[in-house]
Amino acid sequence: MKRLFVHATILTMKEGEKPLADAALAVEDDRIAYVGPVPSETDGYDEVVNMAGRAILPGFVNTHGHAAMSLLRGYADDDPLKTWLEEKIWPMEARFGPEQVRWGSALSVLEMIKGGTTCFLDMYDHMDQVGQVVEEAGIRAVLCRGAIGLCSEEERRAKLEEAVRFAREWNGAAQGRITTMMAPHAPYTCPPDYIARFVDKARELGLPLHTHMSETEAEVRQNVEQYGLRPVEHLRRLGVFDGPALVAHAVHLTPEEIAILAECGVKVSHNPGSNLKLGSGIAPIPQMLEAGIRPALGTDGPASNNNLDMLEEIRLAALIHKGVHRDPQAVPAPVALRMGTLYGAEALFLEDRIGTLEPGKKADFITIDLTGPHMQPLHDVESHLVYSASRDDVLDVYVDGRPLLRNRQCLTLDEEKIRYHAQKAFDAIRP
Ligand SMILES: CSC[C@H]1O[C@@H](n2cnc3c(O)ncnc32)[C@H](O)[C@@H]1O
Ligand SMILES: [Zn+2]
Repeated sequence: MKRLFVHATILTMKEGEKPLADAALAVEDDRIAYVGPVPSETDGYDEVVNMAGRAILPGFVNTHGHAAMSLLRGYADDDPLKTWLEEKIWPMEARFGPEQVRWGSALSVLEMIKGGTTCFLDMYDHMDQVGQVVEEAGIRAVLCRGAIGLCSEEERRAKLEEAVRFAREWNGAAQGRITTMMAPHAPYTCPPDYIARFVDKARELGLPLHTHMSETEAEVRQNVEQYGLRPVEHLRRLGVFDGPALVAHAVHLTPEEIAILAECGVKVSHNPGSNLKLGSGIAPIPQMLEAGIRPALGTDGPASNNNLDMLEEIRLAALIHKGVHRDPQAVPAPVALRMGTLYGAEALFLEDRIGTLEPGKKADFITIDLTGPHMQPLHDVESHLVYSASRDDVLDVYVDGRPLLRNRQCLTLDEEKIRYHAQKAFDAIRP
């Protein structure tokens, strides 16, 4: 299948490259074949689409979340992380079975597609259900069976075995759209020897590690009291940073810890919406950028955000650090956009495949309506996407060259069916 999109404003997201006006994007099967001026000859294409008044850019990459938690959206608000998890979320998650994970994840995947996300990371339980939703939806995903080690040794062993089985079986599934990671939940829920066992398995399987880290001040304090070390040094000594690793949150870091993360090449998923809502704090993103880290963005779960809107995370990332540092240049718009696209691809170790629009890469891209009044006058598309656009402006979503959303209509998932089953799945566990 050969498709040509013409007369678009194209943002390739390649470092230092400015938006291309009146440009064309050619797609052959699942890959990008051409980006540049509109060709004079358009014969030989199965479809030529006029994209005047639209931007084309790489799809957003959501680097941290728990999709099934959409069933708990609004169930527990306005609590700090520890209370939220221990008193509200974990008791409800104990009632979750495969049905809850299936329909909660389907609801989230639908929301993500409609908001322009083409790839997401998910850490949860019953992950076969999430894998099946990804297969059906046509989206790209990095999946990991998260493990909380606050249980018996027998249960810990079972969770680790399950994480290994899942990671082995699903890596490369859905025509390569799914990759996997190994995910001990956090240093405060996994004893050191348990994390070390995840590290060993990750190395054996050749997979990256993913974990929550330094999300709250209380968690850092607890780590020091329990192990005599702050989380960064604790995880470094356990070997987590000796291979590819992605940490979510990284809110409470010292300058020395930032230097360690930079030196070890650790990827960071910045989750501004979730961190604000749980009152966890604001990650030192400008300092990370200064140290050479390229932070990515994540929504975290829909119960702590409470949506999966990557344009909102991009905007938050561009705004909150300006306020905190009283510096309007703290996170400029082009950097915020790359945090939601290219840096996301890097954080998921997928930059060879996605993250920029260039020949040879997978055709994962979105189109955004530039004709709304809030997008006028069109001085600077990057500025408008970050500071003015909303997810309702996302018109089309393509993954592997396949349309998943066209003119805001999802082609792969049945919205009404998902809404019905998600409600039913929640009603079945309602306390
Ligand atoms: C073991 S599956 C994932 C586990 O993580 C929990 N979770 C959701 N949001 C957060 C967060 O912000 N910090 C730490 N843990 C979080 C989720 O409820 C699952 O139990
Ligand atoms: Zn999380």
